[in-house]
Amino acid sequence: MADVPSTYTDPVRIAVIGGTGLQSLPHFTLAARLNVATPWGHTSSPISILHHPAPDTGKPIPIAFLSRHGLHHEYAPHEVPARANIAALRSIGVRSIIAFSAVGSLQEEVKPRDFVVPDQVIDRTKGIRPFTFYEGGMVGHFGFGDPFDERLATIVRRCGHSLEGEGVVLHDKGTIICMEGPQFSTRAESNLYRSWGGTVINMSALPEAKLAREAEISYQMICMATDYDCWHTTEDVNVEMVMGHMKANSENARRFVGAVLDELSKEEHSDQVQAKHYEGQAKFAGSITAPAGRTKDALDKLNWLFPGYYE
Ligand SMILES: CSC[C@H]1O[C@H](OP(=O)(O)O)[C@H](O)[C@@H]1O
Ligand SMILES: Nc1ncnc2[nH]cnc12
Repeated sequence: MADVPSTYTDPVRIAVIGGTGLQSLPHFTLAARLNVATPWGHTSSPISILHHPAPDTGKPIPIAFLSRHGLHHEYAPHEVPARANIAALRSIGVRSIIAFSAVGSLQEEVKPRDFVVPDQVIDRTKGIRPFTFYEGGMVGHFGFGDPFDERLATIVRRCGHSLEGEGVVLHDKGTIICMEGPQFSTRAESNLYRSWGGTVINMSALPEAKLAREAEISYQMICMATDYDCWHTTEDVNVEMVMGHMKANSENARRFVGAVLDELSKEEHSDQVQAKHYEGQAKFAGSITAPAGRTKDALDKLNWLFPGYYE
C-alpha cells in the first residue's frame, strides 16, 4: 500500500462514485491514490486511480474511484462532502461520473436486486446539505429538467441489457425520491411517494447530481434495489436487508459497472466522456453576477473549479 503513488499527471476523464456496499472496484489495477484538498474541504475518501484496458486498443485508461460514505462508511448521507467530491473529481479532469446507489423500491415490479437506470429525481432533502458551488457573491443558475445525462444513460442501459439473462434485471427508467435520512421513511411518506410516481428511493442522488451539473460533468446514477421500503406486505427495510442484497448481488453490480467502463473506454465515446456538450456552460450560467458584485472569496473558489472562467 505504502508504495502506491500519491500523484497522477494524466487527465482522468471517467469516475465511479461507489455507494453503500460498493466501496471498491477490486478487479482493477491501482495506479495511484490521491488526497485532494479543495476549497470545499476534503473528499469522503482518497481517490483511487485504477487502470482499465480499453477494449478497442488495449491502452490503459485511468478511472477514478471515490467511496461516497468513506472507506468505512463513516459519512451519513447528510454528511457526505459532495462539493469536495465533485470539485476534486473535476480538478483531476473528470467529466463523466457513474454513480452507484442502493435504493428502496417503491414499485412491485422493481424487485430487490433489480437494477434501475433512473431518468428523474424528486428532491425530498431538507436544505441542510450544501447544494451549490455558486454562493457568497457569485450566483449561478443551471438547467436541471433532466437531472441525468440522457446520452450517458443510453450507453449505460445498453451495457446493462447486454448482461441480462446472466442475473442482471434492468429497468430503463425511473424516478428517484431522494429523501433526507438517515432514518428511513414513514409508511405514510412511502405511500405518498408511490402516489407521486416514485420508482425508487435513496438518500444520495442529491446534491451530487446538481453539483455535477454545475461542474459541467456528465452524470448518471445506476441504482440497485435492496428492499421494498415500508409500503409493501414484506418486511420493512433495515440495514441488514440492504447489506444482504448488496452483498449477494455485488458481483453483478461490479460486472455492470465494468461493462460500462469497458464501453466508455472506447475511442468512439471520447467526446461524450469529455462532456464536450456541457463545456463552457458554467461560464455563462455563472456570469449573471456583474463583476462589481462578485466577492473575492466566491471568485477564488470558482476559479479553482473553473480556471480562467471568471474575473
Ligand atoms: C444503508 S441504507 C441507506 C443508504 O443506502 C443508500 O446509499 P448509497 O446511495 O450511497 O448507495 C442510501 O442512499 C442511503 O445513504
Ligand atoms: N428504503 C430506502 N430508503 C432510502 N434509502 C435507501 N437505500 C436503500 N434502501 C433505502
